[in-house]
Amino acid sequence: MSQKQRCLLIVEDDIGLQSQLRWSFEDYDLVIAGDRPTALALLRRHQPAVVLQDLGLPPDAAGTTEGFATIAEILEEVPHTKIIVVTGNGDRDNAVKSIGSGAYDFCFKPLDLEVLRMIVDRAFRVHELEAENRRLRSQSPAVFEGVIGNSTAMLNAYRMVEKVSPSSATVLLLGETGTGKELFARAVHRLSSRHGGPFVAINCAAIPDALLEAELFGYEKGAYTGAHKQTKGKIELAVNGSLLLDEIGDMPLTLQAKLLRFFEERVVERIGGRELIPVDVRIICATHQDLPALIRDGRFREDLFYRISEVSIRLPPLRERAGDAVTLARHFLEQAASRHGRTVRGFTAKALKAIAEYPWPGNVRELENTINSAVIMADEKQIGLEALHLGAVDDDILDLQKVRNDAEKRAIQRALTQASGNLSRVASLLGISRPTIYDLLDKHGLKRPTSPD
Ligand SMILES: Nc1ncnc2c1ncn2[C@@H]1O[C@H](COP(=O)(O)OP(=O)(O)OP(=O)(O)O)[C@@H](O)[C@H]1O
Repeated sequence: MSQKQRCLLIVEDDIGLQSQLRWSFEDYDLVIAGDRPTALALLRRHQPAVVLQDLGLPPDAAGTTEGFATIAEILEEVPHTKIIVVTGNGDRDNAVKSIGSGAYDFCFKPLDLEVLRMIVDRAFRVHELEAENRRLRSQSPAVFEGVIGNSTAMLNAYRMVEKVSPSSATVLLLGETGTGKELFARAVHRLSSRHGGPFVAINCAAIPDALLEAELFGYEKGAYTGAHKQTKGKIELAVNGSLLLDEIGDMPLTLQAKLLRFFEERVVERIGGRELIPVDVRIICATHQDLPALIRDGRFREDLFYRISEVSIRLPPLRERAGDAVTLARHFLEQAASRHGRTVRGFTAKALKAIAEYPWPGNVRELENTINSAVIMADEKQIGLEALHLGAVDDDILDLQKVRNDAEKRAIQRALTQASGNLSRVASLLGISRPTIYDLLDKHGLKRPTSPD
């Protein structure tokens, strides 16, 4: 979207500041108000995505009551509006209070216009992303049911699913364990013309090789010991619907050949049967494995790979979905609290920081389990860092600066010992100059050796 299409409302009573801002944001579609009633009238008429608002507005230009009332009314009228509050230099209390009242960000006077332009630009981008997400959800409310996440990576995945689902293409969902492949497979099914038919899933890794063929293709009565009655396989059960072949990378080679035949001829032959039964099924495959690597190792058929990957959608791991871990954690907390009848209200700031920074190797499933057990075990109203049991992650490790400093200090101490206090040798061991050594010794409060060289 070009700046000219981006409507920015400035609420500022100071005429001098008004013209400074008008000049700075002339490339935007700008509307300016000097007080609350005008601001609200312009809000209704222009629906600006972003509002830049002074806290001191008439009739309380020296206070903040009018400013806070304006924030409240704007958000009541159009809740998605991003309000950036402008407040007096160092007035941290009101800045924090305005965020608590729902403002998006704040900046202090005197204004650094370059920084302000960045904040405004980011507010527009966040607003646009959120609007896009709402659009996707409102168009198809049930399609992405249960799928949480507003990160750009997830929005891309939603778009791919939207595009590919109505076609009959075979979709391959790739992603680490717990990234939501099954949820997305269900979304593909719901968005397709087959949504009235069944959605059937089979996990190829969870069923012993010997049974997998029978599970997939079915068997006739008496086909083998224990085959007491004719039984349809999952492929037949999914007729007129979709079949998810989960963990397709774990399918044995012999069965891969039979599956390939199914793809080519679209018929199934039950074990022990003579009849070729035509079936109309859309296949969706999923795996956490690197299929090209399996092909190189001779463990996956290349021809089958091309059949199943007409369209591949990669679901990003949680660590690549900026902001999603916290959103999901809040969602799972609410869900678990209501399921277990607990009155847990939220997370402490440290817990939220840890959730955002932990790499979540088990992805959403691991996060869901972690929050679930924290809610069940919680004694407090808020879930703290300790309740999450995130192993190696503690507060210190989350502070990258501290980690770097500690590592630097340890390296200098080791070099000092190795070089017996000879600073020229210390410098050469660490690959830095002698003056830098002096700076680092002072920085870390280390004593300078008494006989330096
Ligand atoms: N984006 C999401 N929003 C909400 N819940 C999610 C999301 N992604 C995954 N989940 C939840 O996480 C759990 C794991 O998801 P799912 O089974 O779809 O993952 P998967 O990638 O198929 O995992 P695996 O490869 O281990 O089978 C489920 O309980 C699912 O509901």
